[in-house]
Amino acid sequence: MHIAIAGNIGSGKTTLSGLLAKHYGWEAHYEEVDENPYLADFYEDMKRWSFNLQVYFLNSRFSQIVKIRQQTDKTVVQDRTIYEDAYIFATNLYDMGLMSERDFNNYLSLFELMTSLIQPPDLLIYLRASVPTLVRQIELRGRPYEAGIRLDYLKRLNERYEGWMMKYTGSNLLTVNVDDTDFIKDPMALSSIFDKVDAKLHGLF
Ligand SMILES: Nc1ncnc2c1ncn2[C@@H]1O[C@H](COP(=O)(O)OP(=O)(O)OP(=O)(O)O)[C@@H](O)[C@H]1O
Repeated sequence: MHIAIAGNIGSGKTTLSGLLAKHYGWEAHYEEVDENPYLADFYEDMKRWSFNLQVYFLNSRFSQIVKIRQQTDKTVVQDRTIYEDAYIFATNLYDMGLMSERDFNNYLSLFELMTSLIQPPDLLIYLRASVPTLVRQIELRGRPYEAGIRLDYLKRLNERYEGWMMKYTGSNLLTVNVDDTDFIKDPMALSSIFDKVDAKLHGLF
């Protein structure tokens, strides 16, 4: 089974993936941030590196999904989906004039080919967080290249997330409001997430 966690930068996907994996005995597949050859350059100069970074993420996310679907005996939790790369990040870069039209069209045609070959996750957990919460969590983890992320960039991404979620029909969807659910510090909040996940999973069998 394939469980995926969606959410803006700093919404807590990696942390929740780890907590779910521990609780349910699932395997967590993370984005390898330290191995990403473009991310730091991208944050320095988005226009120059946007296409390179998006193609890198597309490839990495597609490879993850192929592996997940091959491991039929396991449940895997993935932090961030291929759909967010395209519908949230790449589209936003194009809209901001940080990716050219021909690069964006080229990217989208590759994305459409790839997604025609895969299935959406069996359960999608969306972590909804306001910009102040995102900023606080990004500052807490202190990745140097994320220090310059602008508020309007986070705000635009959040708007895209909300639009995407309103139309999402791909699979079972569970939304967690991160602003009022501190699943890191509050065991009751975490256990309430587990209850909701249980209820969703129940419907899948
Ligand atoms: N398609 C993409 N386009 C641009 N930046 C991306 C894309 N996918 C991921 N990133 C960036 O890569 C970095 C690493 O992502 P990572 O999953 O570690 O953290 P995150 O998105 O901040 O998640 P969380 O804090 O919820 O675990 C972040 O700065 C994120 O915004």
